[in-house]
Amino acid sequence: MSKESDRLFAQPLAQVPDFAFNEDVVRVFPDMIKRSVPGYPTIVENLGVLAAQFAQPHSVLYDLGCSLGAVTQALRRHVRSDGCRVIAVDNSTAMVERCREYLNGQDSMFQELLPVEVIEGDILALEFQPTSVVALNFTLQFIAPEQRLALLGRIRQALLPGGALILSEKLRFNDSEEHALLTELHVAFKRANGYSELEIAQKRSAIENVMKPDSLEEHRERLLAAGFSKVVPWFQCLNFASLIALP
Ligand SMILES: C[S@@+](CC[C@H](N)C(=O)[O-])C[C@H]1O[C@@H](n2cnc3c(N)ncnc32)[C@H](O)[C@@H]1O
Ligand SMILES: O=C(O)C(=O)C[C@]1(C(=O)O)C=C[C@@H](O)C=C1
Repeated sequence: MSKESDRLFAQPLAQVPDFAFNEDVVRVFPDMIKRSVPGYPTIVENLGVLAAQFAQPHSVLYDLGCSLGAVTQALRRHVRSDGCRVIAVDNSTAMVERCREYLNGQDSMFQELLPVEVIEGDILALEFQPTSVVALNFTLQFIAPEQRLALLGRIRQALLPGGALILSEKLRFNDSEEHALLTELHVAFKRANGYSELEIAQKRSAIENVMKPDSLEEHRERLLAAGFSKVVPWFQCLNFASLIALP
């Protein structure tokens, strides 16, 4: 994985462009996401542990919005069910190219890894195969809000009995004091990870038009409306959380 550190927003920009998963972001992405998302390494590793509990033999596991394939690699470390394979999907050409390189590197170092197919495409246009595990790790927040319910409905329809969707997201909070406190604590987390006030402010304006977080209540209601029977939060660190949704 690239060790390059994230300095993308370190210099003052005359106009901050909307955030995009382009070549510049890809180069620094492992550093960016670890320094920006509290609990990210814990979420990714344990996503593998959870997936191993829900994976059904001879089924497909999806990593939707796979970026550089961190979740796919965790699935490969933990899932032991017979005959499973991973389909990893992302619509950023730069991400998909680098993801394939990393996974090929893993292939050449270890034997008996789950087979992986990396697809460059829009998850909104994906024809889902019957699946036992679907991971949406910080991806739904980048999907247009009006498209989210239909996507979750299609995932629910494809899920096999005994399977699960694992959904990780940045949260907003309906209570304004709670929202302000956790937002300020997230800024403190970024500061503690070496980001300057300028970097934090410019990144905030870069993502505000492209990333629209929901509240925990909105997620729960939407997942139930999509046909899931149970929603179980399993992790929260500041304003970032991960949920298990059962079919
Ligand atoms: C925050 S990153 C996900 C991080 C990754 N899952 C991980 O755990 O390291 C969001 C990813 O979703 C992808 N994405 C956003 N909208 C998408 C869409 N409609 N179809 C496919 N991928 C999408 C972006 O290109 C980006 O790589
Ligand atoms: O809220 C932020 O500041 C973030 O940087 C969050 C977030 C995310 O949750 O995906 C946004 C974009 C980058 O991909 C990395 C992290």
